[in-house]
Amino acid sequence: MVLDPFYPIFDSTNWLRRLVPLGIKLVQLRIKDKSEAELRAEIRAARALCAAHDCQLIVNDYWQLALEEGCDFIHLGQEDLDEADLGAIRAGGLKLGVSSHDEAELDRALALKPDYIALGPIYPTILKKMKWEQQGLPRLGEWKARIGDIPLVGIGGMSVERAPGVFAAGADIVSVVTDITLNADPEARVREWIDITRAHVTDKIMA
Ligand SMILES: Cc1ncc(COP(=O)(O)OP(=O)(O)O)c(N)n1
Ligand SMILES: Cc1nc(C(=O)O)sc1CCOP(=O)(O)O
Ligand SMILES: [Mg+2]
Repeated sequence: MVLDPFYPIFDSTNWLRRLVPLGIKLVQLRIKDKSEAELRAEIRAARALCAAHDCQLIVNDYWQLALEEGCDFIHLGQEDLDEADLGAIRAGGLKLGVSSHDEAELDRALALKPDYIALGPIYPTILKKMKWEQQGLPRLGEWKARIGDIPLVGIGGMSVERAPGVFAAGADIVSVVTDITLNADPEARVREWIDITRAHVTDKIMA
């Protein structure tokens, strides 16, 4: 399975309704602080919407709800892994993306044979408080050398302008939040992201 190089993250299905139809092919639903009933409704709606638009949905954190709602891909961070039943996740056929921020976390992620590994924050992020300093671009090259064919996601402080350098440094996929959600024109920004990431795919094929 080849994952699209543009991987936006949104905190509601309303965002997905607005932006997925523009041509997003890989998206994460990352919701915090909602009731189980609300989460379930969001995940259910997001699944239907993504199916209608041939977009791969990745559910953050809530692997049990993802399984129950018939989703097929989740993202878990290192703290989520402490609590997760990986046997049940695998038995349920869920594909898995895992966060990493240092070598020990990378080793742990690799042992799980995940479907992608994320490294962040590459640049400073304003989305959430993190204990990690910015990793910088060279770290992406180090990670790519370690993980080989597993897709590498760069996340944290991403922008359209930074994306080419992030790919050149070793990322296969760029994941982004506030460059879109805080933009004055999120639709136009998504179109710019799609253009720049499609150009990257074309360049790769021609190389
Ligand atoms: C693509 C991607 N990379 C990293 C994260 C962060 O996951 P995590 O560390 O579990 O933190 P939360 O996002 O759950 O706050 C991610 N969600 N997606
Ligand atoms: C959710 C998340 N995880 C990160 C990590 O490094 O694991 S950075 C991040 C936030 C990304 O948001 P923005 O594109 O607005 O910086
Ligand atoms: Mg998490």
